[in-house]
Amino acid sequence: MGDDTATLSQPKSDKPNSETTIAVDLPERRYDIVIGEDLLATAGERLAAALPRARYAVVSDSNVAALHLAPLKASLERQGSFLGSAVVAPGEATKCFPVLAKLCETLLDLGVERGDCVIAFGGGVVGDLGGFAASILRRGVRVVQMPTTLLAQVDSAIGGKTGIDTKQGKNLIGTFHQPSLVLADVAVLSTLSEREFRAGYAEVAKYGLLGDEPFFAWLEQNWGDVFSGHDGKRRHAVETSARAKAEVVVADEREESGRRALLNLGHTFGHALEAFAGYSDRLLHGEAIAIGMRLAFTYSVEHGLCPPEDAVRVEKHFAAVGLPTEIAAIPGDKPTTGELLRLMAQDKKVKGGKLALVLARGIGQAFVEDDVAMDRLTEFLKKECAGR
Ligand SMILES: NC(=O)c1ccc[n+]([C@@H]2O[C@H](COP(=O)([O-])OP(=O)(O)OC[C@H]3O[C@@H](n4cnc5c(N)ncnc54)[C@H](O)[C@@H]3O)[C@@H](O)[C@H]2O)c1
Ligand SMILES: O=C(O)C(=O)C[C@@H](O)[C@H](O)[C@H](O)COP(=O)(O)O
Ligand SMILES: [Zn+2]
Repeated sequence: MGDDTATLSQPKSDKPNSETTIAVDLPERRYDIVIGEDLLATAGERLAAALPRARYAVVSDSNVAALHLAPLKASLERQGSFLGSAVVAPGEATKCFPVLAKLCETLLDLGVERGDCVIAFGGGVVGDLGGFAASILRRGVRVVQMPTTLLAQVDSAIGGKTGIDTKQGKNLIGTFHQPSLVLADVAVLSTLSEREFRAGYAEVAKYGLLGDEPFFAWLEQNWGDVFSGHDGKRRHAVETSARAKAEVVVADEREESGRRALLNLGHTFGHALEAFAGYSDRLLHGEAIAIGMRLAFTYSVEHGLCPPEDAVRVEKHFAAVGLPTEIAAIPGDKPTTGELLRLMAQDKKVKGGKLALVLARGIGQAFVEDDVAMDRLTEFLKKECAGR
């Protein structure tokens, strides 16, 4: 990450109809991320070329299906490769065992065979759930990710993490199942609500915060155009983020070396907050991790690891775009320190009972602290839960 720095102030792709392909160069599991426009209408032809002989079952949610399924379906039908669609309810609560079970049975009823393929067509919820179903159906069928939210295009569709939530915590049941292809049609982002766009933007900012200060500085200057879609800057933000994610995934596919864990910046706090809020639209994933990233920077400052002015920049930028930064911003009841610590203890980075946190030595300089002192964390959370 950071290799793109020389070109950050100059968006690479201002031509709206150009296409960008980013290779996720995993040995034995290489695939492409194609970013462009009009990809829904041409998906059938592209898939016929990339995965010959496969037939496709589309998993989507009811919002996305109503808005965007028709051109995708028509394109697959032209190739004679459309098996049918399975449409789930929108929202985080869909990432659960009962919906997973029902989805797997629907996919079997649609006749998905070992050589066929699931298309996860939606945001991160559909991507995680559909990817998980594909990974266990007949012991594993292929999945193509067609992300329709900003968050999914820059993050969840790439890298193969799939899963569902339980009351114990977020994404605690799941698999690694890399997609065979990612088709990110940026045109569909125009129907996304502002709140959902903003939540996805938190993951965009994350790439700057964890390893690419010039990208964060570019976002500070250009976020308005990223939101409005003006001047190719949204596209630049999507491409820079997707490249950053691909690079990390290639370096550490299964989060073993510590490199991929950096993508978890803000997530140990954020996932606990999402679980506390009951996986509901009280707190979206991107909103939770915005609070989590601010907490990670403040914690880093309080422990003498990070210059205070960097934490101020994070907080100011999130406030400027309208992302929450405080636990107090969660509507309704607030978590206690004890509740948060109990939920954080379920984090998948915990080893030997010890919590690990992604902290920062500054903007663009995240690292994994894998022996967090519980007394210091407790004191910190007490202050944060009380509203600082
Ligand atoms: N696997 C990973 O690596 C990874 C990475 C980041 C986040 N995630 C997961 O992703 C999930 C969040 O994903 P999300 O933010 O995309 O939420 P989401 O999938 O719930 O989508 C957000 C909302 O936008 C709607 N929507 C989607 N596309 C639309 C479009 N083009 N136009 C209009 N409405 C549209 C959906 O119906 C939904 O209501 C969380 O469960 C999170 O844990 C996974
Ligand atoms: O791809 C990853 O690795 C990430 O950590 C990306 C995160 O944005 C994403 O929310 C992921 O699902 C969190 O992973 P988890 O292993 O903590 O569930
Ligand atoms: Zn995330």
